[in-house]
Amino acid sequence: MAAADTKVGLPPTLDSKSAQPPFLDGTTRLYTAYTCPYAQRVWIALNYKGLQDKIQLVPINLGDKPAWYKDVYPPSKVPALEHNNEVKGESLDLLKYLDSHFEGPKLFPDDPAKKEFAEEMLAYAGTFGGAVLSHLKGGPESETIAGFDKLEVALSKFDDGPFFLGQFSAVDIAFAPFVERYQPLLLELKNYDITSGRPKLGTWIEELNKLDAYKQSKWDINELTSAFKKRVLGL
Ligand SMILES: N[C@@H](CCC(=O)N[C@@H](CS)C(=O)NCC(=O)O)C(=O)O
Repeated sequence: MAAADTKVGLPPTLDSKSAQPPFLDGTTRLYTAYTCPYAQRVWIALNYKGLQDKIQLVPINLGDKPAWYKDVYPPSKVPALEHNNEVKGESLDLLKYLDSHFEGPKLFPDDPAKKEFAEEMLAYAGTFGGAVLSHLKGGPESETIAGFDKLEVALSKFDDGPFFLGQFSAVDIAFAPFVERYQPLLLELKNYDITSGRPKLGTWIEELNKLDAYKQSKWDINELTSAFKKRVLGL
């Protein structure tokens, strides 16, 4: 059975043999891949904002991409959002786009101090991912330690909730798909427990896992880590 069919109610993944869905016909579509952490960010956001009926998921098989996809979105990456006769990409930009163009609970705060911290953390998300990846690829453990220590400190900044800005926001969405994958990978490959000595991080993970918006976006973790080991680490 194809991976995409394992979650009831989700649209099947399209591959090189699949016909292109209608394009620029006024429907809003999120071109995605169920296993991609960047695409997962946007999926969490649309779930959180309650846009499941307003934005159609179009999952793409990245290993056997339909030829028409590069005409939809020339960088040929996921996620990409078709909306208002345009197709836009880049997960973090799409979080902002969704928040400003669609209804539903806000992903970005109005409070200036939180706004500023959100930008700082979003700018750090790529560096964080790169640091842990470098360790997983054989680099020093200090990179992973520094990265997760920074998250632990960041989680202490606002005390009106267990999330980075207190309440759930785009910052949690930016980090969650990566922490989800790195936690079991670091444990298995480096015998490194990211929550040991980091109580705030442990609580953050627990609280995330109580949110339907996040739970709906989670894929089989063994499938994710096997794919990561094969594709990224060559294991
Ligand atoms: N910076 C992009 C990264 C997106 C990205 O790299 N997506 C991967 C999948 S996880 C992709 O589509 N790669 C192209 C491919 O596999 O052909 C974002 O944040 O959206």
